[in-house]
Amino acid sequence: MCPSAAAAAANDTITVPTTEGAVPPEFQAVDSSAATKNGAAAANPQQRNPYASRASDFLSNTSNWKIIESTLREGEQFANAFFDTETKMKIAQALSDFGVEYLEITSPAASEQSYEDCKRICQMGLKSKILTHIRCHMDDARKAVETGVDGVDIVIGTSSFLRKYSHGKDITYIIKSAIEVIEFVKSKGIEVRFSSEDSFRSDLVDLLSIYRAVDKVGVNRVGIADTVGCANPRQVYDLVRTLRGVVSCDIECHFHDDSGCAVANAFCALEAGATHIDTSVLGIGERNGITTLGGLIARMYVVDPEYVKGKYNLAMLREVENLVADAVQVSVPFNNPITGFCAFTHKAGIHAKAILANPSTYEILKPEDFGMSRYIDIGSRLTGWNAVKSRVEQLELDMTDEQVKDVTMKIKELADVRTQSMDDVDTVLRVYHKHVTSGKLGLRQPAVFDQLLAEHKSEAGSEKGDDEPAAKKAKLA
Ligand SMILES: CC(=O)SCCNC(=O)CCNC(=O)[C@H](O)C(C)(C)COP(=O)(O)OP(=O)(O)OC[C@H]1O[C@@H](n2cnc3c(N)ncnc32)[C@H](O)[C@@H]1OP(=O)(O)O
Ligand SMILES: O=C(O)CCC(=O)C(=O)O
Ligand SMILES: [Zn+2]
Repeated sequence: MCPSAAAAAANDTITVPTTEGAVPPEFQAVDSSAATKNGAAAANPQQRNPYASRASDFLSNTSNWKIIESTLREGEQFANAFFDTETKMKIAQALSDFGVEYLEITSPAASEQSYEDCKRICQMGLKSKILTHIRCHMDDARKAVETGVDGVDIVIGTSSFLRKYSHGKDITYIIKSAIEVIEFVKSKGIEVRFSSEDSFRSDLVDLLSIYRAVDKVGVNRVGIADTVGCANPRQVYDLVRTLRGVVSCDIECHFHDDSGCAVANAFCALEAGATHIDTSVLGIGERNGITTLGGLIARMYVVDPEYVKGKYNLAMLREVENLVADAVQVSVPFNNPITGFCAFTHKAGIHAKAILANPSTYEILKPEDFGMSRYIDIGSRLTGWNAVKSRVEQLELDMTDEQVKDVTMKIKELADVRTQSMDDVDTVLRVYHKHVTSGKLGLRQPAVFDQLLAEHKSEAGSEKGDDEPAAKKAKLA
């Protein structure tokens, strides 16, 4: 967290207890079969979570999916990434403890150390299954199976771009070599996935012929990859739904974020029947990366909070992100879903009032489910008397609503010049309260209050000396 962000979270905000439900009862997911049986859903449509899949979405897997966590493969392709063995092991351990079902590791064909690291991670005894990612080539496959992985992810480009400029092979060759490599990996008794790189710029007939052929020889999963981040959610839905009708195996999807759709595309893929989604922590990967682990978790929590809470150790998300952020020397973005420093900070008066009454008004995620806290910022010109009243009550100052409204006007006036810290606001509240109670100050006397505040600051400053801000001392008084 950057220093100003940390200061904002620590000093300028009210921490509000996170006990009330972020999802009100009428939006809680219900067992749809039970609802249909007793007619409750029809009688009262608000009885179910509107973000859950509908009974008519018979393809949807939004409550039945797995993560293939590729920080240690796609993430190693991020411009800043260099993971030594120890760092890889720490990341692998943390992701496994978080609960991801699979970890995808860089190809052992990449380098001698990549080969050794892949072996080492396989020996860690992690809960997550270990996969490695290889070209559609027997040499790579032989190395992969030697490492002790639980499965091998095979990829080859199928678009005309990649067929022409990457490997130069035609569809017939691709199918033949895919079958050879798949059969070899299967003969070793481990999982095998076949994926078409650049799927969304590939010819649909080519794609379906390849997928049908590999499904026939018993591949565990086929993969669709939006390698250049060009696909939109509707295209994803259409392609996955079509593929669902063609293959009987699982469907994995991999989305790059070049045009900002990676999380939305992952969601639509699951709605259309995909079973596995590739993620990386903070989305790190080639160029600007792929579906973020945290973003996918946030999206899917909205759909089915109990399912997501049951599978993953959500309170660990921040630790996992900080670990990876440190390893690749980036900051967690301020607007990161769930863990961004302002993800649960409420500022505008209209929001603050409603949040204080019921957090669900402006929150779809419950911060406490992720080990996070909710904050209300009252030191800005956008604050309102209801938020200020909540702080007055926290400080146990006895004021009428009229007085709170009066002092709120003062806070706004000060915040028109600069944002007020929590200490600043507390000083204003305490000075106001002291003088209004003693009768020295009446309502709507800004000039008198300015003078009383200035006197207070100079007294506090001279008592304490110049090394501590007056507001801080006032708070301690
Ligand atoms: C979209 C993705 O992210 S796919 C995953 C990308 N991951 C990686 O590239 C892993 C790291 N890569 C590496 O370490 C190297 O590129 C290696 C070891 C894989 C290959 O290195 P080199 O043999 O030096 O080849 P180079 O990287 O220059 O070119 C790629 C070669 O693989 C071939 N190739 C590319 N994709 C595939 C594929 N999916 N299946 C089979 N062959 C492929 C190319 O035709 C080229 O072959 P060539 O040697 O006949 O020219
Ligand atoms: O193997 C896959 O499915 C994806 C490979 C990849 O990283 C990509 O195509 O962007
Ligand atoms: Zn990728």
